[in-house]
Amino acid sequence: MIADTLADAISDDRSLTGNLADASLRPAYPSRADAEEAVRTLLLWAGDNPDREGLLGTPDRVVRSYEEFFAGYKVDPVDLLQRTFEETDGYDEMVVLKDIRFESYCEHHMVPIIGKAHVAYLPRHRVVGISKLARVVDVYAKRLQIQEKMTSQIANTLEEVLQPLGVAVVLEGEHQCMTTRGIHKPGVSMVSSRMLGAFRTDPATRREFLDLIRSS
Ligand SMILES: Nc1nc2c(ncn2[C@@H]2O[C@H](COP(=O)(O)OP(=O)(O)OP(=O)(O)O)[C@@H](O)[C@H]2O)c(=O)[nH]1
Ligand SMILES: [Zn+2]
Repeated sequence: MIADTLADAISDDRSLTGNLADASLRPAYPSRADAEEAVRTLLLWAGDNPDREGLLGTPDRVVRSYEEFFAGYKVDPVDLLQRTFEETDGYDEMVVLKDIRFESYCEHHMVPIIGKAHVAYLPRHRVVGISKLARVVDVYAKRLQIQEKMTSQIANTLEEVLQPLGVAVVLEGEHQCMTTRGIHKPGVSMVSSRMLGAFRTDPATRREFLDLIRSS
C-alpha cells in the first residue's frame, strides 16, 4: 500500500512510530506552502536572505528533498514481504544479505545516519525475494530514527511476517550529529543488533552469522 499522504500513512498502525499512534497528539499535516515557508524561516535563522537569487528555489528544493528523505512514512513494510517462494528443494540454511547501504536521519538533529545493514533469517518453509530485505531496511531508514529503534523495527517486521526460525539484524551507522557537529568525532560508527529465535538461543547460529558478515 502506498498511502496518499503522511496522515494516511500514520493512521496505519504498522507504519506508526512513537506518539503518532495517538491521533490527539498528531498535529495537522501541513500544506506544501507551509513547508516551504518553514524553510524560508530557517534560511533567515541561519542568517541569510531567502529572497536573494541563489536561494529563491531553495524552499522548493528542500521540500522535494524531504519527500525523498522521509519516503518511508508512506510505505507499509509488511506489504513488501507478501510475495514468498515455497519451492526451495528443502533449503533450510541461513540466508544472509550483508552490506546493505542505508541512509537514515537522526530524530534528534535531523541530520544523516549513513551506514550498512546486515540482515539474516532462517527460513521455516518459505523464502522471500532478497531485494525485499533491502526494501524493508530502506522503509525504516527513510524515517526519523534512532539506530536502536530502526534495528528492532527491521527485525520485528521480518519475524512477524515471515515467521522464520530466527532473524538477525546488525546495523553499523555513522551519525553526522557526532561527526559534523557537537562532539565532532569522525570515523566513529555505532553498532547495534537484534537477534531473534535461533540467533538468540543458539550460540553456534549466532556465531555463524557474525562470521559471515565479517568475512569479505
Ligand atoms: N542511543 C542513540 N543515541 C543517538 C542516536 N543518534 C543520536 N544520538 C544521541 O542523542 C543524544 C541527544 O542528546 P542531547 O543532549 O539531547 O542533544 P545535544 O545537546 O545536541 O547533544 P550532543 O550531540 O552531545 O551535542 C546525543 O548524545 C546523540 O549522540 C542513536 O541512534 N541512538
Ligand atoms: Zn543526532
